[in-house]
Amino acid sequence: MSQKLKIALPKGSLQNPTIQLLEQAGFNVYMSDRGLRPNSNDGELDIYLIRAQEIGRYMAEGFIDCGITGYDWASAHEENLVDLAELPYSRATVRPTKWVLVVPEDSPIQSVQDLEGKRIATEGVEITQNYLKHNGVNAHVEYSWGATEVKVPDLVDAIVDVTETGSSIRANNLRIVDTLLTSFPHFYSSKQAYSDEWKKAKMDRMVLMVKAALEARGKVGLKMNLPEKSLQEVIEKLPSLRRPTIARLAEDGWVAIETIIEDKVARHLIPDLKELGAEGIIEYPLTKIVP
Ligand SMILES: Nc1ncnc2c1ncn2[C@@H]1O[C@H](COP(=O)(O)OP(=O)(O)OP(=O)(O)O)[C@@H](O)[C@H]1O
Ligand SMILES: O=P(O)(O)OC[C@H]1O[C@H](OP(=O)(O)OP(=O)(O)O)[C@H](O)[C@@H]1O
Ligand SMILES: [Mg+2]
Repeated sequence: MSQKLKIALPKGSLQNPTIQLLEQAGFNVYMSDRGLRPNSNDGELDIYLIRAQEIGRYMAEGFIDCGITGYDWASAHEENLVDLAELPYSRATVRPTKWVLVVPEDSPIQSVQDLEGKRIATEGVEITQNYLKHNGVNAHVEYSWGATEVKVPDLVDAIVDVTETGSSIRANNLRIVDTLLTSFPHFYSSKQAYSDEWKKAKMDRMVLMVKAALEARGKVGLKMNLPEKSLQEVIEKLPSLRRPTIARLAEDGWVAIETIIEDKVARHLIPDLKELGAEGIIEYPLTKIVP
């Protein structure tokens, strides 16, 4: 019987961006309506959609071989996990998730010390309790089932919530007092699974492809032909991620250049290159970069 790798993907905020990333990496995950055991184009994967908060525990207990979930939730199980890679993607941006202490704009609370004896609501009770302990503050922490922003100031004095773009905080006229934790998703393995030669190799190859997909985001390839006399000036202009590849052309006095640039500089750079005499400039999309 062929071997299978049990992999958990996060159901919730990270679900769509995670499935998009896997697809870019070459692993197509086929979701069915409300189904939590998606199929994929890789018959060696056994996929489970599990809440991000629980993936760490099921890996630590050895029920799941590996998974992608937020550092914020998995770090509590660190000693039983192998952290294979930080994956810098988020729900809507490339910014990490932040767990922040938040109060209404006009609240008298200015620092963690002002929380002494106060009431705090959060989905991250343990994260909040650790933070208060670290700061030597005693406060009442209660679990929130969500829609946490609505609770200040009438139900509690402060909240600890997740923010990415900050739009929920602005929409509810709230103010950040402090950041407790920043978090990106990580690719974790259970220690048990990582000691299995086949599973380790499978995970390492998968991580390589997922990292390569992330590395390619926001970047494009650029190719052009150039009169050799402009070469030095063009090389100085190119914000190359690596040294550009330069090849001699059959026609005397001309070279071909190939390089990788950030896509956002292309619209400034390409007209500059044209002015320096470049011809046959081609910008092309990239889906993987393996450094
Ligand atoms: N707005 C967001 N942007 C980026 N990452 C987020 C965002 N909200 C949550 N995350 C990340 O997704 C994971 C799960 O977050 P969370 O515990 O808030 O559950 P959720 O999937 O958002 O579901 P719920 O609706 O219960 O809040 C965490 O690792 C968190 O860092
Ligand atoms: O800074 P932003 O980009 O606005 O993101 C932050 C929002 O995302 C999360 O909400 P979620 O969608 O998980 O709903 P929830 O309130 O039920 O947790 C979090 O609780 C904030 O409400
Ligand atoms: Mg949430």
